[in-house]
Amino acid sequence: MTVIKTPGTPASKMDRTPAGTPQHGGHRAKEEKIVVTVRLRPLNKREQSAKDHISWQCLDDQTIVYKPGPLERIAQPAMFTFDKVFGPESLTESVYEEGVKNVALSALMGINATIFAYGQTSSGKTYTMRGITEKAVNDIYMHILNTPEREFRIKISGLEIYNENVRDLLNSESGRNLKLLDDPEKGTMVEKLVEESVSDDQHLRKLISVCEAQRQVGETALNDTSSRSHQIIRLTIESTLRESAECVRSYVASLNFVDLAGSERASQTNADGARLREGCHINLSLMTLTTVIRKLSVGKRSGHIPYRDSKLTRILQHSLGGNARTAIICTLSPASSHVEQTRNTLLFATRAKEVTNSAQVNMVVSEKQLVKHLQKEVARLEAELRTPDPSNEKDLKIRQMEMEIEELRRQRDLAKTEVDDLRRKLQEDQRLKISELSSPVAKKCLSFSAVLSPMEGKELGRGDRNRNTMGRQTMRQSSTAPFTLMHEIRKLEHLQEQLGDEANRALEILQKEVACHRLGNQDAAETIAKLQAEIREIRSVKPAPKKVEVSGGLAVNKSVSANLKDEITRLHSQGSTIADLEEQLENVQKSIDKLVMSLPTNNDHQEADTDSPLKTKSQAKKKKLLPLASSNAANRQNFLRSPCSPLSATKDVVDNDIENQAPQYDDVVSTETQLTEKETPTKSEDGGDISSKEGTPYRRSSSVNMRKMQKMFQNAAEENVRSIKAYVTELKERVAKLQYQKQLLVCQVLELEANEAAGYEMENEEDLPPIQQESPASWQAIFREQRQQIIELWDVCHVSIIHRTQFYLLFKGDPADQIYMEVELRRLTWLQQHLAEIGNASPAPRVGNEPTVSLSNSLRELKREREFLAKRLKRLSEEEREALYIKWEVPLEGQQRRIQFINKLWRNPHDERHVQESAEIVARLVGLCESGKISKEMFELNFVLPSNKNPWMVGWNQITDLLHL
Ligand SMILES: Nc1ncnc2c1ncn2[C@@H]1O[C@H](COP(=O)(O)OP(=O)(O)OP(=O)(O)O)[C@@H](O)[C@H]1O
Repeated sequence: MTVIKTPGTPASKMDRTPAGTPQHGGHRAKEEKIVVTVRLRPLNKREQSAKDHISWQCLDDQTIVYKPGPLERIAQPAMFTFDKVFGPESLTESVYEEGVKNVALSALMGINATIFAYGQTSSGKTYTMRGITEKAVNDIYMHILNTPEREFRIKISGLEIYNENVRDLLNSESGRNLKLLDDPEKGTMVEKLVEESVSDDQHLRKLISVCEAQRQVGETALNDTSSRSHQIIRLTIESTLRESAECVRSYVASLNFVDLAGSERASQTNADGARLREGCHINLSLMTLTTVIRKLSVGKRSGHIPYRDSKLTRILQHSLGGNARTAIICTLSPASSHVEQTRNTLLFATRAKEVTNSAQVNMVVSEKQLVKHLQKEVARLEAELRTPDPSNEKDLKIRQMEMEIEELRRQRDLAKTEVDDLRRKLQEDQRLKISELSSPVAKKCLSFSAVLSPMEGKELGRGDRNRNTMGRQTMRQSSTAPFTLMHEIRKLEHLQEQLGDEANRALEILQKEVACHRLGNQDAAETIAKLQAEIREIRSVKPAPKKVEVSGGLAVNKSVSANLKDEITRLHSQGSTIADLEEQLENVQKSIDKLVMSLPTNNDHQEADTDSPLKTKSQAKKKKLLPLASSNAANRQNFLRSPCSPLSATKDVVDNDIENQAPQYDDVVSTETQLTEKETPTKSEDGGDISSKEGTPYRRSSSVNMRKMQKMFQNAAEENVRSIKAYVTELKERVAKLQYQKQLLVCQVLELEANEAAGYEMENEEDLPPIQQESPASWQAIFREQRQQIIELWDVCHVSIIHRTQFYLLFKGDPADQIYMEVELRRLTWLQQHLAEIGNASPAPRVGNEPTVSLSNSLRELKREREFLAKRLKRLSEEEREALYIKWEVPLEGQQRRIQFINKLWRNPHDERHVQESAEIVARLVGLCESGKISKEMFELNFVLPSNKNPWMVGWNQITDLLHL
């Protein structure tokens, strides 16, 4: 059965996907008003001979206006506006191009389209539609020609509705009244309607002319060849992309050319008989069309739309407010005798303007095509199954690639073996050379690739990893030019020199203080004597003379690396100098402590002096004038925090200090000085016993208010001694820092040596960037890696958790932290290696006061530290402690809660949160948070452990020993 479908239901299975125009790239329905154009023909011969005059005029291309006669009064609308208005001179080509072409060609893109001609009889409908159809056919074939990528299939069917009967114009045998069928999916179809496939444009033209020839035409009073039926010529255009053999979806759309029968009045056409009957039917169907349009014009939801009231509206249902783009050409006669009809046509056109259609792109999957495609695919698969083709291109490619992969794997393994061999050989050579050049102990410290004794699997595994990292660091650092290292060493030496000067200045002040206090008791005198001896000793410590001048730019030469050994030797002696200095300072500090203890305290005199305004005043002044006084925090900061500042800055402060004492205590000091020069420390001027009833050794002549002066003097002296003590501590810290930096440099020098001995090229190394020029991003990455290694090493080496805490909280990735990170990592790596080597063997005998490095010692120290921290937990409130116990899952009942809790801290080096929280708790317990600003430079000396001086420093002292530094 061949049927013609409504525009929305072509001969295929509909794809119900909502669609848009292809130009918009989508498939959504597009709402669009019917395009309405008006064509006014010229007066025809009949009208001219009847002396009709022209009653309508086109004002512009959108407006037509009624031209009344001279005495005529207008009661009806006289002006109409449309999408396009074509005057009597316009050509059909213009009507097509400007009025309907866009709509007609939508069918090529899968959008249904309908073009109507509506108007009274003889107004030019057939005349216009013929021209339009012809132009459209031309354009369609032009488009096909210009779109070779698509394959087009065009079919044509033609029918007429004559006296409400549907006739097939392409098949006169099909009967005079074809039935309309309603399909719920496909809409209205015409039974038995022939749908001819079109081979080309000529064929199409021919078939169109067949349709026209078959159409009912009759002579009326107005038109010799009046069309007495509604004619619908339908083209079904389907197109598929040629390239895609897999594509089974096509555009499909109908293009209807509708030439309606003329609306007429029987009186006008003088119809009777057959013509009258025709006219009645024509008018009936046109009336239904008008009703449908009117109803649609006020909105689709305005109630029932009587499509089914006529065959014309049934068949064209989709073109009227449905899935189609529609253009209506209303043809008009300009004759005054047809004004009424023309006006009706214009009113119809006006309503039609308001009708909205919802066109969408129709994509179809042709069942036939689909089946064909599937059959082809099945056949291909079956063939493949039956005979797996060895020459199959894909299989061949896969096999080829597999072979290539295999070959690449083989080459990679070969290269890896070669690299391993080379590396092994290199390491062996390096080890041999180092053993020749360095002492055996130094080798032990720096040869990170040495194999550890299999002490503990855990430690060994980490050791390997750390050694690898250290190996990489060594390579990186070995790129530092020897010159840079030597430059650094010189800078350090310079600082040491400054430090020595400052220490001497401090001691001078101290000496003056001591001189002022000679009148103290025997103990004090002894202490002072001892102190003076120590001062003399310290003064004898001088920094080593410079061997190489740095300032002025050292000429870099290739032999510079050869001097590194000399450098190390020199640094060894420097190290002992610094160590001496440190020891001397330590002794001085002890002596000062003793001195301070021996001095009578302020409290001893406080009661007697509470009413003394002089004391308060003098104290106030003293505070103001003594930059070294501990209470003068600002000045002290300036003084102490400038270890690397130019000497002059410190000198000023020291000078001020000396000057400050003079004006305030001018009289007193001069008196005292005179006295002290004359008298022994144990006797008063008047020969009075020092154990007088006042109980003070400072009793003086009653001619002066000696007591008050003594007190003032004593207060000032005590304050100064304390300041000096603090300063000496500061000096110690600086010495430690220098030591710290020096250790790193020594390591670098030794590594350089080792690398040089291993045959690395050093000639161009001065071009390489200095060690501390990592980019911020790469430094951050290195920092994170190093910190994690350090945390893991702390755990492995059982390092003090207070040290871990302080280090962790102080060094957070600042570029200036590099030196500390490097040193810590080296120290820990050495420690780990050392612990692995000695295992649980009995530790070597203690050297001096230094703790011996051993696993058991480390564990013991750590245990003591945890006990100390457990005691410190008392600092927290009961509630705080309980909250911590709950959080750290320590049973609330039980005797050992505190130690249990402390034992949980710093246990998991791999859990970042655990580490952070452990650090925060320990910091709180030892008061790191309270101090607020801990200087990184003072890092190693700022915390005090319960018993041991610096147990965490274990490792450096040993390294120093081993290096004979
Ligand atoms: N724009 C025009 N320019 C010149 N001649 C025209 C024009 N329009 C129509 N005519 C002529 O007017 C006559 C009637 O035209 P046509 O047959 O096309 O009218 P119709 O509206 O189709 O009439 P009917 O409804 O009776 O079939 C024809 O001879 C046609 O050539």
